[in-house]
Parts: sequence; structure tokens; C-alpha cells
Amino acid sequence: MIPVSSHVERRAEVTERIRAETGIDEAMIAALVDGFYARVREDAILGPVFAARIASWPPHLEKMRRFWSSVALMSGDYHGQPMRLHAPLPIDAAHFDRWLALFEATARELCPPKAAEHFIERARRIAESLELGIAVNNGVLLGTGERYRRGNEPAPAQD
Ligand code: HEM
Repeated sequence: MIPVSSHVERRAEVTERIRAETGIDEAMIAALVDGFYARVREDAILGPVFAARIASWPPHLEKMRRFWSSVALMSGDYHGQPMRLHAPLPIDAAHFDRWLALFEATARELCPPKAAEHFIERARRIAESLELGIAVNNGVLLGTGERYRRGNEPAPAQD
């Protein structure tokens, strides 16, 4: 069996390499998360979805910093189940397009180009898999490249 310490060391090496190549650090992640959610909260499409679920923002922002540290730097700081929490939300392709547009604009504004691309590439992949999961939760199996739009659910069986 491979000793645990070697996994830990390997992950630390990956984190160091990403930091060196992109310049991403905890301060950049904090600025990105805070800047992004400030826009989200004011957004006409996304704001109400968050307002309905988030009673107190500081713990959510703290959680999102840990999430992005895990995703972008492989820090292992976040343990959660985003799919379970997003599956029941009343959202579809339009929300994901808006989320990504705001995230990409914020990342390009606040981060150097390599770091911005690193965040954006991961955000797109995660957004796609969340959209697929939400579709499945609503009884829709999307084909490759297909988007989930509410109103496309199969009609309930007649009997
Ligand atoms: C349509 C776009 C999205 C909307 C409206 C949305 C909305 C939300 C809401 C309302 C919550 C709080 C859930 C709760 O605590 O009950 C949440 C949590 C979260 N979201 Fe999203 N989200 C979206 C897209 C994304 C994307 C693309 C990502 C990742 C790149 C993401 C990552 C997360 C994470 C990590 C949490 C915390 C889950 C936990 O509590 O462990 N979300 N989101």
C-alpha cells in the first residue's frame, strides 16, 4: 500500500506548482469570491435564488473560499456535496449562463490572465456537471452539448 504521507506530499507539490504557475493564493481567492458574490447578490436573475437560501452571507463566503481553494489549488479544504444542494434549486441554463458570465468577468477583472483561465476552466466544468445533475433531478437526460431548459420535462404518464 502507498503510505498516506506520499499522497499528502504529492498534493502539496501539485499545489505549489499551481501557485508558481498561476500566482493563485488565498488572498486572490478571497478577492475573487467576495467580488463575485457581491455581483451575484445584486443580479436580477441570480440574486433572488441566493436570497431564498442564504440567511447569513459571511459563513457562505467562508465556505466558498474553502471550495475554491480545494478546486483551484487542490488544498483539500472543502468537504461538501454541491450536487445535493443544487439539485432542488429552481434554476436552468439561463441561470448557469448568467453565473458563468459574472464569474468570468470578475475573474478577468481581479486576477492575472493565467489565474483567471485556471478558475474559469474549472468553473465551466463544474457548472456543466451541476446543470446535468439538475436536469436528471427533473427527469431529463441531456445529450452531449444539450442544455437544460425548464418546460422541457417529459409530460407525466397518463393513466
Ligand atoms: C445557476 C447557478 C447557480 C446558482 C443559482 C447557485 C446557487 C447556490 C445556492 C443558493 C447555494 C446555497 C445552498 C444552500 O446552502 O442551501 C449554493 C451553494 C454552493 N454553490 Fe452554487 N449555484 C450556482 C452555480 C454554482 C457553480 C457553477 C458552482 C461551482 C463552480 C457552485 C458551487 C457551490 C458550492 C460549493 C456551494 C456550497 C455547497 C455546500 O454547502 O457545501 N454553484 N449555490
